[in-house]
Amino acid sequence: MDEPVLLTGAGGRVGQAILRGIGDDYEWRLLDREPLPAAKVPDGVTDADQYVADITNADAVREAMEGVGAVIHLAGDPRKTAPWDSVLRNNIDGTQVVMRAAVDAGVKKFAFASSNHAVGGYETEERTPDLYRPDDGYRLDGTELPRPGNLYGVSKAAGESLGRFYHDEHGMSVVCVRIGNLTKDHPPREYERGQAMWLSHRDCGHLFDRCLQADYGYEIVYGISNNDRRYYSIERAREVLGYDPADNSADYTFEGKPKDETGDENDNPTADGGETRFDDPPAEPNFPSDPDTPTDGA
Ligand SMILES: NC(=O)C1=CN([C@@H]2O[C@H](COP(=O)(O)OP(=O)(O)OC[C@H]3O[C@@H](n4cnc5c(N)ncnc54)[C@H](O)[C@@H]3O)[C@@H](O)[C@H]2O)C=CC1
Ligand SMILES: O=C1O[C@H](COP(=O)(O)O)[C@@H](O)[C@H](O)[C@H]1O
Repeated sequence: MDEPVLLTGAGGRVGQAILRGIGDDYEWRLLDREPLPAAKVPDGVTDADQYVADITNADAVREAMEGVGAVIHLAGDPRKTAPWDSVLRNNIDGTQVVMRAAVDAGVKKFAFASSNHAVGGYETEERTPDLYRPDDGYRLDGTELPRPGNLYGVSKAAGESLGRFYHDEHGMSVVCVRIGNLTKDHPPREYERGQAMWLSHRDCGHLFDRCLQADYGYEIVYGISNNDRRYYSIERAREVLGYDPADNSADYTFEGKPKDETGDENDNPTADGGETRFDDPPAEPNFPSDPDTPTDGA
């Protein structure tokens, strides 16, 4: 990818995981409605490459999009408890503005941050908690219909539909990544569901790198590490994107400590392989926290 890559929501948890992983590999345009402190900005990204704007501001988004070859679109309200007015504005309207501007600017590849919550309704009482355990064979693979369990999930399903539309009508390559649970350094602690959908920082950077490098038309893939516990297939991500995750929540105890080869535990702080160059963002920088979301190490 020789042209610049626009990263929306660059200051958040996923944005920072991506920039820590592949921040040196691309020419970035960073957009966020909050100004980014220098510690969150990779070397070589100038002030002119940073846009402080709301994604619902079409003029500002168009300006940031000029000359861009690919987009990673993360900006939005990430709360599973987010109210309708917020997801309507930030997640649905905002995503339409960014996709429309991308099409108009001739962007070739567009990666959209969808969510596990677009399909949360498959986690029925009958299937859980077996679903979260390594010996359960149930898999969602991205071909199933969306089945949101909350309005936030509805907004992510809407974003996937917008991507389908802009691919079919305008030919832009679109990949929707149903991200699981991004947590830094270790899987979510004492949380079976979270350990089944863990996405390490290292695998997050690699996955979005593949979204920028691979050739595809319209795809829905799951964004999780190579966890023994899982109910999302990563086969499509492997096949189409060349995703080859390095981490597995089974390499950690239930409490989140790394197991070494002899079965002993240690507290290796670089267990996810990511060298921390930027400040860690707070768990929810712009929206109040979900009440029941584990926030350690996000
Ligand atoms: N963190 C996770 O485990 C998961 C995240 N996702 C999705 O990934 C994306 C990023 O999530 P996080 O980094 O965790 O969230 P975050 O809240 O840490 O970061 C979101 C960033 O987007 C910016 N932003 C929000 N609304 C905006 C708007 N209207 N205009 C411009 N900037 C705006 C915020 O200032 C913030 O820097 C979200 O779309 C979320 O739904 C999906 C599944 C799991
Ligand atoms: O979409 C998202 O999902 C993750 C994981 O969901 P959870 O139900 O296990 O909390 C969540 O942490 C993140 O904030 C959200 O954007």
